[in-house]
Amino acid sequence: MNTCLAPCPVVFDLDGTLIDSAPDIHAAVNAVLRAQHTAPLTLDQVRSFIGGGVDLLWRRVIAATDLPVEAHRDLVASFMVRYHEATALTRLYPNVAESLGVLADRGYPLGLCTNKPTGPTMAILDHFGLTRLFGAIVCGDSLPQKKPDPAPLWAAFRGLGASPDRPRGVYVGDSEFDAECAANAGVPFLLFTLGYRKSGIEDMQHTGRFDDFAQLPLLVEENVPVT
Ligand SMILES: O=C(O)COP(=O)(O)O
Ligand SMILES: [Mg+2]
Repeated sequence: MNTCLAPCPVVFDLDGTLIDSAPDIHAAVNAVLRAQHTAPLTLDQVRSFIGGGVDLLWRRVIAATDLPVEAHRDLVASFMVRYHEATALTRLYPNVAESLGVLADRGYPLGLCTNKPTGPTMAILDHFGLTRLFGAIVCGDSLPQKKPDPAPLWAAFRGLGASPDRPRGVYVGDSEFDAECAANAGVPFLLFTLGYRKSGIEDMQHTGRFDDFAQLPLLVEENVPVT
Protein backbone atom coordinates (compact mmCIF):
# COMPACT_ATOMS: atom_id res chain seq x y z
CA MET A 1 0.00 0.00 0.00
CA ASN A 2 1.44 3.33 -1.05
CA THR A 3 0.59 5.39 2.03
CA CYS A 4 2.27 8.50 3.42
CA LEU A 5 2.05 10.35 6.73
CA ALA A 6 1.65 13.60 4.79
CA PRO A 7 0.73 14.36 1.16
CA CYS A 8 3.01 12.11 -0.90
CA PRO A 9 5.34 13.51 -3.55
CA VAL A 10 3.99 13.64 -7.11
CA VAL A 11 6.71 13.51 -9.76
CA PHE A 12 5.97 14.41 -13.38
CA ASP A 13 7.49 13.64 -16.74
CA LEU A 14 7.73 16.66 -19.09
CA ASP A 15 7.56 16.06 -22.86
CA GLY A 16 4.24 14.55 -23.87
CA THR A 17 2.98 14.85 -20.30
CA LEU A 18 2.95 18.47 -19.12
CA ILE A 19 3.86 19.95 -22.52
CA ASP A 20 3.26 19.24 -26.18
CA SER A 21 6.81 20.04 -27.27
CA ALA A 22 6.91 17.92 -30.45
CA PRO A 23 6.32 20.89 -32.81
CA ASP A 24 9.36 22.76 -31.47
CA ILE A 25 11.54 19.62 -31.47
CA HIS A 26 10.34 18.88 -35.02
CA ALA A 27 11.25 22.41 -36.17
CA ALA A 28 14.70 22.21 -34.57
CA VAL A 29 15.37 18.77 -36.10
CA ASN A 30 14.39 19.95 -39.58
CA ALA A 31 16.51 23.09 -39.25
CA VAL A 32 19.52 20.84 -38.67
CA LEU A 33 18.52 18.54 -41.55
CA ARG A 34 18.10 21.55 -43.87
CA ALA A 35 21.65 22.66 -43.04
CA GLN A 36 22.74 19.13 -44.04
CA HIS A 37 20.82 19.40 -47.34
CA THR A 38 18.68 16.51 -46.14
CA ALA A 39 14.92 16.16 -46.68
CA PRO A 40 12.77 17.11 -43.65
CA LEU A 41 10.97 14.55 -41.47
CA THR A 42 7.27 14.75 -40.64
CA LEU A 43 5.91 15.83 -37.24
CA ASP A 44 4.55 12.32 -36.64
CA GLN A 45 7.98 10.81 -37.35
CA VAL A 46 9.79 13.16 -34.94
CA ARG A 47 7.07 12.85 -32.25
CA SER A 48 7.60 9.05 -32.35
CA PHE A 49 11.34 9.60 -31.65
CA ILE A 50 10.80 11.59 -28.38
CA GLY A 51 11.08 10.15 -24.89
CA GLY A 52 14.50 8.61 -24.57
CA GLY A 53 16.64 11.75 -24.60
CA VAL A 54 18.47 13.70 -27.30
CA ASP A 55 21.07 11.06 -28.20
CA LEU A 56 18.37 8.47 -28.89
CA LEU A 57 16.29 11.07 -30.76
CA TRP A 58 19.19 11.67 -33.14
CA ARG A 59 20.04 7.97 -33.52
CA ARG A 60 16.46 7.56 -34.69
CA VAL A 61 16.63 10.64 -36.97
CA ILE A 62 19.83 9.36 -38.58
CA ALA A 63 18.24 5.94 -39.12
CA ALA A 64 15.31 7.66 -40.89
CA THR A 65 17.61 9.63 -43.24
CA ASP A 66 20.68 8.91 -45.36
CA LEU A 67 22.97 10.76 -42.91
CA PRO A 68 26.05 8.83 -41.75
CA VAL A 69 26.04 7.42 -38.20
CA GLU A 70 29.41 9.11 -37.69
CA ALA A 71 27.68 12.51 -37.90
CA HIS A 72 25.68 11.82 -34.69
CA ARG A 73 27.78 13.97 -32.32
CA ASP A 74 27.93 16.97 -34.66
CA LEU A 75 24.21 16.72 -35.40
CA VAL A 76 23.39 16.64 -31.67
CA ALA A 77 25.63 19.69 -31.12
CA SER A 78 23.86 21.62 -33.91
CA PHE A 79 20.47 20.58 -32.53
CA MET A 80 21.32 21.64 -28.96
CA VAL A 81 22.11 25.19 -30.12
CA ARG A 82 18.52 25.45 -31.40
CA TYR A 83 16.95 23.32 -28.63
CA HIS A 84 17.75 25.83 -25.88
CA GLU A 85 15.45 28.39 -27.51
CA ALA A 86 12.72 25.95 -28.58
CA THR A 87 9.65 27.29 -26.76
CA ALA A 88 7.60 29.21 -29.38
CA LEU A 89 5.61 26.22 -30.69
CA THR A 90 5.36 24.37 -27.36
CA ARG A 91 2.04 24.37 -25.46
CA LEU A 92 0.97 23.22 -22.04
CA TYR A 93 -1.69 20.55 -22.28
CA PRO A 94 -5.10 21.87 -21.17
CA ASN A 95 -5.56 22.30 -17.39
CA VAL A 96 -1.90 21.51 -16.58
CA ALA A 97 -1.17 24.79 -14.79
CA GLU A 98 -4.47 24.63 -12.86
CA SER A 99 -3.91 21.00 -11.85
CA LEU A 100 -0.34 21.63 -10.68
CA GLY A 101 -1.63 24.58 -8.66
CA VAL A 102 -4.36 22.50 -7.00
CA LEU A 103 -1.86 19.78 -6.05
CA ALA A 104 0.62 22.33 -4.70
CA ASP A 105 -2.15 24.11 -2.71
CA ARG A 106 -3.12 20.73 -1.18
CA GLY A 107 0.45 20.27 0.04
CA TYR A 108 1.72 17.65 -2.40
CA PRO A 109 5.48 18.11 -2.97
CA LEU A 110 5.91 18.29 -6.78
CA GLY A 111 8.92 17.06 -8.74
CA LEU A 112 10.02 16.65 -12.34
CA CYS A 113 11.85 13.68 -13.87
CA THR A 114 12.56 14.05 -17.60
CA ASN A 115 15.05 12.72 -20.17
CA LYS A 116 15.21 16.25 -21.62
CA PRO A 117 18.54 18.01 -20.94
CA THR A 118 18.68 20.63 -18.18
CA GLY A 119 19.07 23.67 -20.44
CA PRO A 120 15.95 23.15 -22.57
CA THR A 121 14.01 21.91 -19.52
CA MET A 122 14.68 25.07 -17.49
CA ALA A 123 14.00 27.28 -20.54
CA ILE A 124 10.57 25.65 -20.92
CA LEU A 125 9.70 25.78 -17.18
CA ASP A 126 10.74 29.45 -16.99
CA HIS A 127 8.81 30.22 -20.20
CA PHE A 128 5.60 28.88 -18.66
CA GLY A 129 6.29 30.19 -15.13
CA LEU A 130 6.28 26.68 -13.68
CA THR A 131 9.81 26.48 -12.20
CA ARG A 132 8.80 27.58 -8.69
CA LEU A 133 6.26 24.74 -8.40
CA PHE A 134 8.88 21.98 -8.44
CA GLY A 135 10.95 21.15 -5.35
CA ALA A 136 13.10 18.69 -7.30
CA ILE A 137 14.04 18.69 -11.01
CA VAL A 138 15.99 15.74 -12.48
CA CYS A 139 16.90 15.99 -16.17
CA GLY A 140 18.40 13.72 -18.79
CA ASP A 141 21.91 14.98 -18.04
CA SER A 142 21.55 15.11 -14.22
CA LEU A 143 22.79 11.55 -13.71
CA PRO A 144 24.68 8.97 -15.79
CA GLN A 145 21.41 7.03 -16.08
CA LYS A 146 18.28 8.00 -18.05
CA LYS A 147 14.74 6.64 -17.76
CA PRO A 148 13.69 3.80 -17.80
CA ASP A 149 16.53 3.29 -15.31
CA PRO A 150 14.91 4.05 -11.90
CA ALA A 151 17.84 6.15 -10.65
CA PRO A 152 16.55 9.53 -11.96
CA LEU A 153 13.08 8.91 -10.49
CA TRP A 154 14.50 7.83 -7.13
CA ALA A 155 16.63 11.01 -7.21
CA ALA A 156 13.52 13.14 -7.76
CA PHE A 157 11.69 11.51 -4.85
CA ARG A 158 14.73 11.86 -2.60
CA GLY A 159 14.95 15.51 -3.61
CA LEU A 160 11.41 15.89 -2.26
CA GLY A 161 12.35 14.29 1.05
CA ALA A 162 11.16 10.74 0.42
CA SER A 163 13.23 8.02 2.06
CA PRO A 164 15.83 6.64 -0.35
CA ASP A 165 15.09 3.02 0.52
CA ARG A 166 11.41 3.15 -0.37
CA PRO A 167 10.26 6.25 -2.29
CA ARG A 168 6.54 6.72 -1.63
CA GLY A 169 4.57 8.81 -4.05
CA VAL A 170 3.35 8.59 -7.64
CA TYR A 171 4.85 9.19 -11.06
CA VAL A 172 2.85 10.85 -13.86
CA GLY A 173 4.00 10.29 -17.45
CA ASP A 174 3.02 9.55 -21.04
CA SER A 175 5.48 7.10 -22.60
CA GLU A 176 6.78 3.57 -22.40
CA PHE A 177 10.00 4.98 -20.87
CA ASP A 178 7.93 6.41 -18.01
CA ALA A 179 5.83 3.31 -17.40
CA GLU A 180 8.94 1.10 -17.33
CA CYS A 181 10.81 3.58 -15.11
CA ALA A 182 7.95 3.64 -12.57
CA ALA A 183 7.79 -0.18 -12.58
CA ASN A 184 11.58 -0.38 -12.09
CA ALA A 185 11.33 2.13 -9.23
CA GLY A 186 8.35 0.37 -7.61
CA VAL A 187 6.21 3.52 -7.79
CA PRO A 188 2.56 3.78 -8.89
CA PHE A 189 2.28 5.18 -12.43
CA LEU A 190 -0.51 7.47 -13.66
CA LEU A 191 -0.64 7.46 -17.46
CA PHE A 192 -1.57 10.59 -19.42
CA THR A 193 -3.13 8.91 -22.43
CA LEU A 194 -2.85 11.81 -24.93
CA GLY A 195 0.95 12.02 -24.91
CA TYR A 196 3.55 10.40 -27.16
CA ARG A 197 3.08 6.71 -26.34
CA LYS A 198 3.24 4.29 -29.25
CA SER A 199 1.83 1.33 -27.35
CA GLY A 200 -1.81 0.59 -26.69
CA ILE A 201 -3.00 1.76 -23.27
CA GLU A 202 -3.70 -1.82 -22.18
CA ASP A 203 -0.14 -2.78 -23.13
CA MET A 204 1.35 -0.21 -20.74
CA GLN A 205 1.65 -1.05 -17.03
CA HIS A 206 -0.16 1.69 -15.10
CA THR A 207 -2.03 2.20 -11.82
CA GLY A 208 -4.45 4.80 -13.22
CA ARG A 209 -4.92 6.83 -16.36
CA PHE A 210 -6.41 10.14 -17.43
CA ASP A 211 -6.91 12.18 -20.61
CA ASP A 212 -7.56 15.56 -18.97
CA PHE A 213 -5.40 17.15 -16.26
CA ALA A 214 -8.56 18.39 -14.55
CA GLN A 215 -9.02 14.73 -13.49
CA LEU A 216 -5.54 14.43 -11.98
CA PRO A 217 -5.98 15.81 -8.42
CA LEU A 218 -8.73 13.29 -7.67
CA LEU A 219 -6.74 10.48 -9.32
CA VAL A 220 -3.74 11.35 -7.15
CA GLU A 221 -5.88 11.30 -4.00
CA GLU A 222 -7.26 7.89 -4.99
CA ASN A 223 -3.78 6.48 -5.56
CA VAL A 224 -1.74 8.23 -2.90
CA PRO A 225 -3.87 8.23 0.26
CA VAL A 226 -2.69 10.27 3.24
CA THR A 227 -2.98 8.35 6.52
O1 LIG B 1 13.10 12.53 -24.80
C1 LIG B 1 13.29 13.61 -24.22
O2 LIG B 1 14.25 14.33 -24.44
C2 LIG B 1 12.33 14.09 -23.17
O3 LIG B 1 11.39 13.18 -22.87
P1 LIG B 1 10.54 13.15 -21.50
O4 LIG B 1 10.35 14.59 -20.97
O5 LIG B 1 9.26 12.54 -21.95
O6 LIG B 1 11.36 12.32 -20.53
MG1 LIG C 1 7.39 11.97 -21.99
